[in-house]
Amino acid sequence: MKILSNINISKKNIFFLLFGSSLAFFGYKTLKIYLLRQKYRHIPGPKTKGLLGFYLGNVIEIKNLPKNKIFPDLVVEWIKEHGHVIKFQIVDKMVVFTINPETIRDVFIAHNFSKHPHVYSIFGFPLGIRFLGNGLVTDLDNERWRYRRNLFNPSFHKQALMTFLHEFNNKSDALMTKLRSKAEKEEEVFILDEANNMTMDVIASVGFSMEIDSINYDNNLKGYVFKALEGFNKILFNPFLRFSISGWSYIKNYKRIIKNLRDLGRFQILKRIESIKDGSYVSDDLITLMLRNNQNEEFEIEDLIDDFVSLFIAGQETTANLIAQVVLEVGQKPEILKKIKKEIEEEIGFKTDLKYEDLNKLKYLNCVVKETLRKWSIVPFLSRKADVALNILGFDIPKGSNIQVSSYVSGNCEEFFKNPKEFDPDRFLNEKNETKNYTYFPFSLGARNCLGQNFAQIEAKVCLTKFFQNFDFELNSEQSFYPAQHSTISPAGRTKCKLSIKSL
Ligand code: HEM
Repeated sequence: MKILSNINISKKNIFFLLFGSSLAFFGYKTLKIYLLRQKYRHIPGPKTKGLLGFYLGNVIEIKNLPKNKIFPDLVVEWIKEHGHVIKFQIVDKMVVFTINPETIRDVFIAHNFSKHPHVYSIFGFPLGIRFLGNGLVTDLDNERWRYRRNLFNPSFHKQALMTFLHEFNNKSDALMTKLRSKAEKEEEVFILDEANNMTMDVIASVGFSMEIDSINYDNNLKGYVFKALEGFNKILFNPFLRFSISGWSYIKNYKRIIKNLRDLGRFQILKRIESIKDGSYVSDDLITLMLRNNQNEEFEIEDLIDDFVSLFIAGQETTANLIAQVVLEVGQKPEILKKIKKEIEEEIGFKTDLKYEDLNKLKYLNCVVKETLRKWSIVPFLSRKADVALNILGFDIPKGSNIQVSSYVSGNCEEFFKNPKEFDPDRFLNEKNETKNYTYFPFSLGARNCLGQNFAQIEAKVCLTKFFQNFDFELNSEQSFYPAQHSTISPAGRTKCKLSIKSL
């Protein structure tokens, strides 16, 4: 009996302990949010609604967005309503958002503020698991980052990219062969999916000497990259993910995906180390580059895996989106499509082995790509930590603030681009180009701009040129023409269309 009553007492104690600590935690969170809101009170921005809004901030509006809108569209509306600098609350974090060009220049170029941990730690270590880790995209330490960026830069310079052109041509040709067979069978295709296959094969081959032939065969890797990117968004905007049963199983699966991607990197790197030790032939790709530059072993194997996974993630889906967005836009504008085809016919005809000089001749296609990047932007937000306090348009911004900017939002603001919803490549024609500085930055700005920006544009142009050389196409009119945001911005309808082979 005595033992039993002791058990009862300890159960009661446990209950009070749990209840007390939950209450203390809740009180601590409430105070933290209250102080945060006070700190940013002076900055305009969308109001939060009721008690739930106090705790969750503007996440409620983001969750309730209609299907035809993504979060950056909502920010465009907020900017229109509240001005060029606003704040919004995501649970217990505050974001200061601006489209002010002078501030964007200061933050990214003059001050070169570091990346903000609230955002980049989620990409680096989502739910505490190492994913992109301290790789190029997510490294918060500018000094460590600079050293590695300097090692990678030469591989992405024009001269080095010329050597990749061969593979851009090869993989695009393989895709065209597949699409021709689909056209013959009158099957509809999703350009986004097909482009994803192609960009996956390119980065695997030129980056890591892996021949995986995603164009013709299914593999798990494609799904992993997509799910990994989608997961970032879920974690950023769903504070309750850890607290629901469906959330647990999602997290379990997400951890498995991350493990598989990192295991792949580990396997490829260790295999290469062995080959170098053996004196066997090794290709001159990004893995070899990483290892040759790490002969003093400054970096551990896990650091090298960070860069492997980062390049895979950064280099694949982004470029596929660009290709699918171009096809979606020009598919709705016959007069633009006609101009593209005319230019290709006149400048390079049916030439298949495309060289850098050929692509340079396609001035109009270049404007089409730029306009697509303006309207769709692909990477929705960039975030920096205010390493010093600053003033934006008369508003004092405390040191440490999370300052966010977005090429999508700036590119879709009426003040900077007239009729922003209108797809008009002529905006970027030299004589007409009135783009104001720091209002268009799809590849980011300053020291930490996109390492692969030339790689991506050359790859996309090779693939698009071949596509327009080979096919006429008709968009499926029932698909969604709106953007979707699974971390990056992609066409929600995946650019579904029917192809017909162009006669010579
Ligand atoms: C259309 C395609 C692409 C777009 C729109 C794009 C856009 C961007 C943007 C906006 C950033 C800055 C991210 C941030 O600061 O949060 C970035 C960084 C980066 N991108 Fe890209 N990217 C594209 C393709 C590529 C490709 C093909 C590669 C590699 C093969 C690549 C590799 C990287 C790397 C390594 C970084 C980190 C750079 C650093 O901090 O040193 N990207 N990209």
